[in-house]
Amino acid sequence: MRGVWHTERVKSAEEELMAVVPPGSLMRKAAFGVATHALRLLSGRRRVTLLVGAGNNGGDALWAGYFLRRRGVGVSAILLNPAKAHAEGLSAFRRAGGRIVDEVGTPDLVIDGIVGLSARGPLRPDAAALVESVRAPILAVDLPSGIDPDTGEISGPFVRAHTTVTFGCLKPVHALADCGDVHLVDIGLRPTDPDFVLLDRSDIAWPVPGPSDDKYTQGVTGVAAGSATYPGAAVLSTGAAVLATSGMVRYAGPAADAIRARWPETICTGSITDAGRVQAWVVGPGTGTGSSSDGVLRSVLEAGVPVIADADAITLLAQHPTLWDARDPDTPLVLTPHDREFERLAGPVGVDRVAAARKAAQRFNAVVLLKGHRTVVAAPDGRALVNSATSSWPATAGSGDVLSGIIGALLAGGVEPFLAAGYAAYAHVLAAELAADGAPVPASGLMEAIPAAIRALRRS
Ligand SMILES: NC(=O)C1=CN([C@@H]2O[C@H](COP(=O)(O)OP(=O)(O)OC[C@H]3O[C@@H](n4cnc5c(N)ncnc54)[C@H](OP(=O)(O)O)[C@@H]3O)[C@@H](O)[C@H]2O)[C@@H](O)CC1
Ligand SMILES: Nc1ncnc2c1ncn2[C@@H]1O[C@H](COP(=O)(O)OP(=O)(O)O)[C@@H](O)[C@H]1O
Ligand SMILES: [K+]
Repeated sequence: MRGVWHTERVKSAEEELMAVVPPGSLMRKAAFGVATHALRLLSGRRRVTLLVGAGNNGGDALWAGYFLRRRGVGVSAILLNPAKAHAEGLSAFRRAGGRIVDEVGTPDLVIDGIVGLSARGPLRPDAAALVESVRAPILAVDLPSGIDPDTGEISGPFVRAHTTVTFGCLKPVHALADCGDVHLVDIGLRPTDPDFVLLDRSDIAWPVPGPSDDKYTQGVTGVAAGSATYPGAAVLSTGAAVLATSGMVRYAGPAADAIRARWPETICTGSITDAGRVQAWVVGPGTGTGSSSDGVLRSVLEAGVPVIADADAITLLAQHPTLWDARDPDTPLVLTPHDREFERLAGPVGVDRVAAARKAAQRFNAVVLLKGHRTVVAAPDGRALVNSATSSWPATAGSGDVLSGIIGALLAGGVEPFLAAGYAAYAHVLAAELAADGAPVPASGLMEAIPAAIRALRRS
């Protein structure tokens, strides 16, 4: 699990560290890391241009230019604001034979030191024009200029980084926006209590049956999904649950025939009142928002077991707030909206997806999984994680139905709801990667790759 810290917290951690280390030493460590990665990217080529802004980010770039000069690299620098350029960095750069120029030229590598942690708003016009004139690969210092450090928002021209070299710890931009390959340089910073986390493969503890387990003890997943119009959503959600657990899956609803035909191992009933006991319910995919769906959602919320409410169930909760009354507040609830569903429930997502999910989690006393290329999971106790897709192939119809089934299986298996949502998001991305393998894949293909994804997770 890797931690991510907001810039204000990074700055105060840096200030504490700066008070106890020799002046300038942090910047030189950071810049040495930048130069090391630049040399690796150059692999023998020898022309670098620095884009130097008015703050310490520009200072890092100038010191990196100094180290590169000492390794015989030809380094030029464009100073966006010569009067405010980092004085010591600039004099070291000049001493080492660095040149000040007006145009990017045709270097082998550009180092972006325009703005870092203190960037505010879109790039100013001179910086924006400079960024747009670059044709060479870019190594971003700390973060790609033009992307908001705390939210990943892009509101104008920005640096498309091949590589980002950052210092001390990850900041939100590294989890929420494309920064290319991100490398972390140790400058001695040791912040604690991250603002949110990123899961690694090795963090994921998928439930595994033991010798004394049977089909019931592993947790039975109930799926209340689908309708005459959308039986496919039920097939995908139920199938995902079947493939994500070796326990039992029950299906209750109008798509029972379609489920029996595709998933003979499922115990099917026409309604949830006839379904046997389950340890978690999945509700919502393809149910529609009519009065019968309303009744199903009410029954599921009253059942006293963890619920994952997706798709139409979220719309129903937004349209009929009295449905919340059916819920025992101590019973875990996971909500899995995409942006439009989120807006119905809690208002516009806005630019800070982590803050939006966190606020909604507290408001609804539920785990909120906000879907997207970068999925955010937030718990009512304030925990949050971000899970990035490795491609956009999962952006396909029915893909969210598959996710709901995986979450249901993990909840039934006793995984704590915040982690159930996080593990499921991770496995979903991995299944999509394995199934797509560079070409479009339908949601049913993604679903079929769930066992391969779990196998890969368990091998790591
Ligand atoms: N602290 C440490 O120990 C260490 C810090 N380190 C490094 O310091 C970096 C942080 O440096 P920082 O705080 O000096 O600010 P930084 O991000 O360079 O930008 C400020 C300047 O940018 C300008 N500016 C702002 N917005 C803008 C925009 N939209 N478009 C254009 N310009 C804009 C703004 O201009 P002004 O308003 O003053 O004219 C201001 O002058 C950090 O990311 C890391 O690289 C490392 O060396 C490790 C040790
Ligand atoms: N651009 C994207 N890149 C990667 N994954 C995406 C992207 N857009 C959406 N997803 C993922 O695809 C799924 C879509 O879910 P959803 O919108 O509910 O679709 P559906 O209702 O068709 O099942 C979610 O898991 C979401 O995180
Ligand atoms: K930068």
